[in-house]
Amino acid sequence: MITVQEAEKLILDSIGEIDPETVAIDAALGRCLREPINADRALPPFDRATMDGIAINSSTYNTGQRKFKIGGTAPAGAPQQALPELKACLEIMTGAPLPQMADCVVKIEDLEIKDDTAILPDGLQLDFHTAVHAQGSDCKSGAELLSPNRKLTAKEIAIAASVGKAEVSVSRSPRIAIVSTGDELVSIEQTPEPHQIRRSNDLTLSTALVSAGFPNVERVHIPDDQEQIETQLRELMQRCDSIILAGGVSKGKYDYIPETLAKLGVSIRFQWVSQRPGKPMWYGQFSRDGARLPVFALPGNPVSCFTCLRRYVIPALEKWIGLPPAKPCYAKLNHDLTFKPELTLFLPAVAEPKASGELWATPALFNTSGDFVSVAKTDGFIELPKSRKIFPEGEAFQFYPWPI
Ligand SMILES: Nc1nc2c(c(=O)[nH]1)N[C@H]1C(S)=C(S)[C@@H](COP(=O)(O)OP(=O)(O)OC[C@H]3O[C@@H](n4cnc5c(N)ncnc54)[C@H](O)[C@@H]3O)O[C@H]1N2
Ligand code: MOO
Ligand SMILES: [Mg+2]
Repeated sequence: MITVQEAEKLILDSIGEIDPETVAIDAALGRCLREPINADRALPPFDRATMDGIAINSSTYNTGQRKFKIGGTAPAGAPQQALPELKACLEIMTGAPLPQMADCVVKIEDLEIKDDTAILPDGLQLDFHTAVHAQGSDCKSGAELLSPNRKLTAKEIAIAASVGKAEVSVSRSPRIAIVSTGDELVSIEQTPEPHQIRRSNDLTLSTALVSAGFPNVERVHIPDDQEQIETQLRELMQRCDSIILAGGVSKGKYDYIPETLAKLGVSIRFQWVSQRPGKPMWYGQFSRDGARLPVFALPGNPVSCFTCLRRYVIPALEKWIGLPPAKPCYAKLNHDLTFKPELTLFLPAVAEPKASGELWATPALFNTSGDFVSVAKTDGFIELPKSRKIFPEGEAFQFYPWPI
């Protein structure tokens, strides 16, 4: 049996980077950028007025002139104009290019307009570039604004749009199959017999993946029949980039998954991790067209497979699409805990941010790793290392928020 850290390393070390593809910028939300985005010109591209008012030359004001004849209007969207003379002004709108000979903008609230003259009071603080967003002050032409391997959210999309990238290179979204197995499991619509249960893991896993940024997911359910498992997995291996199984991986007579995966040529990287829940977890890879494609077989108990998805699968998929590791999050334990088994404990907990800036975790009381009712009340899990048995109140441990 391997440790949580060994399992994590084996998975992450085995994962390469998926191919890029080009998509329209308005379809790129949540994707991982695979090319640098450079400024095609300076930003802002011209000296830009930041206030509605008048454009003047500050030295004219500072040498005592208070009345400025209005020589015209400079709206946003019009080419740059010029002051008719140093003593004059132009009315100017926010976003317009600063006229030649002007070097600052006086906002409309600070002046009075009478007929065709702007009258300024004494005591204004007017200098070179007052109320002007100077050309190139945000970045120079050609500067790298976004480097590859970052997630495209609204703010990155604003940058790509502003430099004219109608299309961007991003990581291909892997096609993922979620496979549940088990004769006891019936569909949501069915009324279960007393010995049956409605299946939920496959839907939990697929929705968690969608919310984590992996929308290309399909669900398949297979009964505990080795032939059917083999046929369906073979077919999925031909057209999916990754397979995530839930159930059928432990030591039961009908836990056919590890044996069938081996038969299909999926090479095992490990099985059995010293953790609770999720001890029977299995991980391997298969090859197709030169690519090594990951297969995760997660234990069927609902809390186990959800925890393993969060702890191992989502970080692995994020690495695969080129994202850097997520920054760790920590929470302080709200009460003393003792856990004797030689296992890392993933403990579902309610997380409460305090005004001090600390996050405190209150572990949930729950029955077994089949108890997903209690898990639904929590925000994530804390990871208590296997090297320890006593965990005192107030000590900080790594906290993994659930996918939302
Ligand atoms: N002799 C041993 N028995 C078990 C061990 C062990 O080490 N030795 N490990 C236990 C642990 S820990 C876990 S976790 C489970 C894992 O079992 P499997 O991966 O084989 O999963 P199943 O047997 O198929 O199912 C377990 C449990 O989960 C329910 N389940 C499965 N799929 C779904 C689904 N899609 N939706 C809702 N619920 C699901 C299933 O009905 C079972 O109750 O093995 C222990 N046994
Ligand atoms: O460890 Mo299992 O994953 O408890 O139910
Ligand atoms: Mg089983």
